[in-house]
Amino acid sequence: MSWKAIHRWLGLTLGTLAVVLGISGAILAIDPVQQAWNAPAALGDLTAATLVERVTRTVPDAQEIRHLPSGAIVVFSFAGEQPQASYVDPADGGVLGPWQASALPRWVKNLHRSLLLGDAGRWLAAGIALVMAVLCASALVLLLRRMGGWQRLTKKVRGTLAQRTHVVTGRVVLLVLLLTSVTALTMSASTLGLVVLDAGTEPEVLSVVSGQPALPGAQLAPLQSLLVKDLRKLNVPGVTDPEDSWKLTTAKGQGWIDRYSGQMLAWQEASLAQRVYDLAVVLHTGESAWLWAVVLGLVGASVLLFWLSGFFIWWQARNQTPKITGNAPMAQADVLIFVASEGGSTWGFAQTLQDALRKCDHRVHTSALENIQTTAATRQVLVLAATYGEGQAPAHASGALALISKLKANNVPVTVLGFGDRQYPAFCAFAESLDQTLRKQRWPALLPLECIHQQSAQQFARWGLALAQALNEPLVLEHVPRLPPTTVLTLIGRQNFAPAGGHPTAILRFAWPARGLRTCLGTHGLARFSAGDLVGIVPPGSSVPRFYSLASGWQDGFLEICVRQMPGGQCSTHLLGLQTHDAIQAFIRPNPGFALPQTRKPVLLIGAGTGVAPLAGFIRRNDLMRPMHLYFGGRDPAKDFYFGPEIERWLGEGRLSTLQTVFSRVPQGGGYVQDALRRDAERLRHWVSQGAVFRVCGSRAMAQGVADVLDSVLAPLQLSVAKLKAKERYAEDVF
Ligand SMILES: Cc1cc2nc3c(=O)[nH]c(=O)nc-3n(C[C@H](O)[C@H](O)[C@H](O)COP(=O)(O)O)c2cc1C
Repeated sequence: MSWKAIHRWLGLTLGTLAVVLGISGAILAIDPVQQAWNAPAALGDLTAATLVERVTRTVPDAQEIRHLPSGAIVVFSFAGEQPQASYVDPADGGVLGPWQASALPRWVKNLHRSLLLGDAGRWLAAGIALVMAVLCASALVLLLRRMGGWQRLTKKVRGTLAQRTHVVTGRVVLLVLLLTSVTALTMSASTLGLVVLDAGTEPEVLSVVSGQPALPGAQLAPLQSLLVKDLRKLNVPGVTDPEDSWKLTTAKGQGWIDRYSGQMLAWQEASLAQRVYDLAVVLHTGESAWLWAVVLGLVGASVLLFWLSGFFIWWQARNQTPKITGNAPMAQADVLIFVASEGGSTWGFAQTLQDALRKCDHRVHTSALENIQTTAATRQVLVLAATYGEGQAPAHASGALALISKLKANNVPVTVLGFGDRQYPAFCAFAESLDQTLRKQRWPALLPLECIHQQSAQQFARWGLALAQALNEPLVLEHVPRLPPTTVLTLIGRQNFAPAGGHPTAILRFAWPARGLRTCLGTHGLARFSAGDLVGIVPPGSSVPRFYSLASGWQDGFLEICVRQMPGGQCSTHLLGLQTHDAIQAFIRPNPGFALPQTRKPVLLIGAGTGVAPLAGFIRRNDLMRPMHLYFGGRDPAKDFYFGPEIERWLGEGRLSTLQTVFSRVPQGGGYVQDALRRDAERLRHWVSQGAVFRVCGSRAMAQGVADVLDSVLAPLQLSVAKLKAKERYAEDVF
């Protein structure tokens, strides 16, 4: 069973009980804080002898004096037959009030220690502490895998909100949670009688009756040299038994003092088990250190957050990961297929490959790339990997490269098939990195690296032929793409543009369907989306989706795109032919790399033509009036200033701070956006030195031109576009 499976299933099942222990632990952590609040000022150099003297003055029949971990002093005595306990001020021995634990913490303590189930519950609670320790250990392994090792542990986390919450919280609290589990187990070992804490039987110690009167506590030498801050408990000898002695307890052990001579009669060192137990109690409860109790309280409460985010991650994965049918157990499979996919389409190719291999009598197991390994039965490994962002791995496989670089090579061939899009500069860069790492590790390959452009079924079939030849088997790969669940969108408005010498273009606005629970959970059709995300649309007669950048977010209540007629373009022709109330099928593909970070720093938006669409979406939702500056390039203000009137309005409202427009086909139009940037070099450097982030959207040529100009503008600051990209301050959406 993989670490992931262990983590998931333990978390989903017994994790629910861990939530009960976490929350009850968080409530119990209030107690040490409250006690510290009520505790007296620091005890300083106050000796036990002075304390006894003060206490016996105000409570003459005191039986026991306890120094609580919070610092408070409690005296136990009898009022007639009635036992009583009171807080005492160590400064003067004055009685401050009665001491008693309130009913609620006692009930919560019972819940925390035994789930209100008595002895059986104590075993159960210990079992859950063990489960928590396993969850923490597996979480650490998964966290390191996901982030790509210790060095990358603090790097930005990518993924859905639930994934980010789970990972970021884990990064912060994991070690403390592990510590609380281990300390809980230590304490349980003693409670359940698995470890004996006592140093042995107590010695038979009697005071030697010499005829002299008993010494008052203040005159006992061992108490004169003992500071109260080191004292835990002091038992006063009874008045009716002349042989009774004083008994003192400290962290180091316990001692008996003769009541007549004041000599220490016996000393018993605390056992190692006792010391370990004491340390575990302090670390687990936070008593004696209220700040640590606050940390423990927050960590306890975080268990609920873990469980909820973990549940969502499982729920989303269950709904989004295509179910691979006919999967043989990994240990029995002779062919292993590992997949790295963000949008899910590569899983479809993996299923086609798996089905074809099974027809050739192979036993095949398909799994996510982060589970990569070989078994004794493995004869071939095939890795199908998509590339995202600026040539990066899909989020779930972000730690795969680091993992593979540590995997010990054997003679099983590992073949990589990349999936990407030549529109991106780093075409199939992740697959290339995978292939290079594998070869560096000396893994053999059945076939050289091949890269599939735009999910081409034909190219995949051709690779299948090469695979068939290499395996010497009649393998045929006929792939019919499987799309994510789609939603029907109805056109509710359109603005048409006819650019000079250009192609017809339109801004299309679709109604966003009412959101049911499943949509809210992000498991079905159109989940929440933001400007800059992509909408996938499959035109009639095609099985391959086309993607358009969104000019609106779900909060706008509609879905808007800007579509330009592509020569011979099936999808653009279909979309531009739509009339109001016509419907299309669509799905959302998140584009987290392009999303705007939450920042008050300047945001520089640079777009040309229809590339202004996602930038317009950012400005529309700039409710916090962050400083946004737009550079827009078109051909003719009368014909292709897309979103023009809205942009002017947003400028007036303060959603947009400054606007620079340039039009290349009109006299004094200002040229291209690159020209505007060059002219504004000084201002740009000022914004960049303030920490500005860039978002660039438009054609590949325009994005390259912008990057070249910015490189020369930023050179005096020792900065470049590449450096800004590395710091996640610069992102492009190009087409
Ligand atoms: C936001 C986004 C970024 C992408 N970045 C790259 C890239 O840098 N290089 C590349 O070759 N392909 C890139 N692609 C294309 C995908 O890798 C390609 O569509 C792949 O088939 C998707 O597979 P999947 O659906 O399994 O994730 C990108 C696609 C999207 C939507």
